[in-house]
Order: sequence, then structure tokens, then C-alpha cells
Amino acid sequence: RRKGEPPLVSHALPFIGAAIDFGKDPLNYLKNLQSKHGDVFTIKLAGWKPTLYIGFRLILYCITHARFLFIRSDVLTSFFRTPFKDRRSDITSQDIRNLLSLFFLSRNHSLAVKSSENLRFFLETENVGIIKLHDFCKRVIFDITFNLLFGSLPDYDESCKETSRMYDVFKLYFKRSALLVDRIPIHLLPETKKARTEFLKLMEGIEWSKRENVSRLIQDIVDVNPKLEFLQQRARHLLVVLWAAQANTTPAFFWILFYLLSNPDAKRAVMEEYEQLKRNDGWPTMQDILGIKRKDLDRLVILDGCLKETMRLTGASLSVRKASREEKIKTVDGRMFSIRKGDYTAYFASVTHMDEEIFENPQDFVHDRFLVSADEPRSRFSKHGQRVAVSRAIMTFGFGATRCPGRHIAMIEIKLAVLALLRHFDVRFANPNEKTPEFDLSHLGFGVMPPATDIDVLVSLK
Ligand code: HEM
Repeated sequence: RRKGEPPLVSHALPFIGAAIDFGKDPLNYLKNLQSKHGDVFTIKLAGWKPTLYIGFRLILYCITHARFLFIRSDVLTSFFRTPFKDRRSDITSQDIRNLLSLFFLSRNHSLAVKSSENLRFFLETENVGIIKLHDFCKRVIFDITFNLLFGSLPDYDESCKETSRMYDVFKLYFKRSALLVDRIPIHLLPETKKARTEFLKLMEGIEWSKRENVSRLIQDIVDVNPKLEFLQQRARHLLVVLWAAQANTTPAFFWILFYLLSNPDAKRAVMEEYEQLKRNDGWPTMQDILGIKRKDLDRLVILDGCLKETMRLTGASLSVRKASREEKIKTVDGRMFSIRKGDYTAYFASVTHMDEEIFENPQDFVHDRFLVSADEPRSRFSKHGQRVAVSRAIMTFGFGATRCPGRHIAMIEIKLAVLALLRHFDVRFANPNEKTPEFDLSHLGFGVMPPATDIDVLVSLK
């Protein structure tokens, strides 16, 4: 260590360093180190050495290269402007069809009808069915994301088949993809490698000129290099975007459903608020549902609060930055730390999310934790006597210039999916004493941690 640099934690295992302890129980491990080394320290973690900030509200100088990838607002508008003309007579309820098409956010509301095995099952049979909730969420989010970003084929049935084919391959790739992010070489994961090769081929084979409603984001990527020799690179880029758009949205959708099902008061409050707005106050009716605007959704403050609470409880993003020059970091208590050019720095969101000074009983799901009344300040959270904005208190989407560019899409998508499902279906735990599943820690650091085990839910048409 040079003078002024953060303390370097020593570990019993030289290369692996903190990887095993961090992987087992990250929050307590970091808190323990904090009590020994203070708010800023450097650990060794499987070959790299990130400097971690533990204290909240450190003053961070800008030490990153900005890696912008904006999803343009026209993508959002296109969600709502696209007509949905595929009306099928074999759907059980007009309402479901309309509402589901709304949340599938694209002309091809494929999931509503055919391509989702689960939904098709209960849409077509109207029977009570038991489904695996996490599997269901994976399928739903893939359908939404793929059709939203990549558009769809003009022929409805062909489009549904294509989505199904893509999903079957993607799910094999997705299963172990967390290990790739952890830099495990893909040749050690033969099934994942095979699925990736197959998926890239499917991507390379897409005939873009024949598709409808391709999002601007994807169209721009496609247009950047239309030449044949770059098809493979382009396919890889597309795969990364498709992955990023689902890896966290899927578990977030799972967890909000789980918490709402576990907290009847919360579920009731969410649905009552929705029904009331719809009844009284200018919410678009089913007929003009395409006129729905983001500001309409923003009025569902209870639902918004439940989603924020979900993101707080399950979000474990590790925001990593590489110093592009030598820099000094100043903490709120006035101490300075030197960071070398090329060093990695990291902030682990759970440290804030589980901070007892900011959130009372941080382990609990409190559905109205983020609700404020008109006469209250916008945020009631504070640390060291200073107010903490909600956008700072929840860091599941990361922070700063590289904060997730898909965060608004994700929030809208999840809210609409929750409303559509709970409005039209009775959803209950198959086991009334269902316990909260453990987190799958292999996703630690990415965003939202998925459940380690799936749960059965009982679904029937209302
Ligand atoms: C609940 C859902 C989501 C969560 C929790 C989430 C979280 C994150 C986080 C933590 C990052 C890294 C931010 C940082 O470095 O500070 C990120 C990056 C990214 N996310 Fe998301 N994300 C979600 C949904 C989405 C969606 C729906 C899309 C696309 C439509 C998306 C696209 C991306 C992309 C492209 C990046 C890389 C940005 C860059 O490197 O500049 N994400 N996300």
C-alpha cells in the first residue's frame, strides 16, 4: 500500500481471497470488515482487488469512463402507440386479452394467447392450475422483452412459434449465464456454450427487414453494421442486451408477486388503488387502453411503493467502477483515500438497503414504507441526520452515469404485468404456509437475486 491508500484486507487464501466468504453471506462479511477497517477498504476477490465503500453518502469524485447506452424515449412511446390488431376469437375473456396486450407492450401480444405455455394453459382451460411461479415469470418476461425489443413477424402464428423457439434455446443459455459474468470460461460449461452457439445462429438468421415494430434500440444496433462479416459480433451484442433486459426483471417480477401474495393487506391495497383510479379518475378504459401514459401508472403510488420495497429487499447490485486516473476519494467524515489509475472500486447496494438507520426493520417487507403524504417531505429517510433521497436509498439499478438504462422500462413492465395477472386471475400459494425462498447467491452483484428454489402457485381465472 502507498501512503493514503485504503487498507488492504489480508486473506488466508491468496488468489481466492474473500470470494468464498463474500459469496456465502456478503452483507455480514462486509460489515465485519467495516468494524475492523472502517468505511473504505480493499479486498482480494478471485484475482481482482476492488476497493469497497461501505459508509453511506461518501463523496465520490467522478472516476469512471461513462459507458452510456441510452434507451431512447421513442422505445417507450412505441410501446403504447403500436396498434394491436391480432384479435382472436378463442380467448376466454375480452378484458384479459386487452389487458394482457397492454402489458406485452407490443403489437404481438403473443404471450396472451399462444406462446406462453403457462398462460395458454389457464387462458384456454379456465381451470385451476398449479404453476411454478419463477418458471412462469421467466417465460412471461422473455415474451415481453423479446417482442418489445426485437419486434415480431407479421404473421401472428409464425411470430409465436419464433418466440417459443428462441425461448427454448435462451433458457438453456440463461441457466448458467451467471457463471459467465463471474468469468468462468465458457468451455467449462458445455451446455451453456452449445446453447449460446445455437442462439447466436438464430440471431444471425433474423431477417430484420421482415420484422415489425423493432425497437429503436435494437434497430440502431442492427444498422450500425449491416455487413455480413459482422453478423456474429452483432448477434453477440444483441444477446447481451436481451440478457441484460431479463436477468433482473425476471426475479424482480417473481419477488413482487411473492411479497404481494404473502401480504394480503398489500395486495388488497394495490388492487383497490388500481380499481379506484380506473373507476373514478380518468384511467384509460379497455377500449382506449393504448392511450395509457407513464403518468397514469405513476399515480399508482401503492404499487410503486411495493415495487420499490421489493427492489430494496432483493437488490444486491455491486456497482463496479475502474479508475481512469489517479484520484482521491473523500468520505463524509473528512478522510481522504487515494485510488490508483486502473483500480476497481465497488459499492454494494445491500449495505444501504439493509441499513437500520435508514430503514426501520430492514429485513421486513413493509408495503407502505415508501408512501409519503402530501404534507411530508419527499423522502423520510435519513442517515447521520441528513436526508437520503429515495433514488439514493435504493441502488438496485446502480448509480451515476452507468445506472441501468432500462430501469424505466423494467418498472413499467413489472407494474403492468402484476396488475394484469392479479386483476384477472386468482393467484394463491399452493402451500398456504409457503416460506420465503432463499436467495440464489450465484447472482450476487448483478442486480436482483433470484430465488434459489421455485414455489408452486395455484392460479384460476377470476
Ligand atoms: C429490475 C430490473 C433491472 C435491474 C435491477 C437492472 C439493474 C442493472 C444494473 C445494476 C446495471 C449496472 C449499473 C451500473 O453499472 O451502475 C444495469 C446495466 C444495464 N441494464 Fe439493467 N436492470 C434491469 C432491467 C433492465 C432492462 C429491462 C434493460 C433493457 C431493456 C436493461 C438494460 C441494461 C443495460 C444495457 C445495462 C448496461 C449499461 C451500461 O453498461 O452502460 N436493464 N442494469
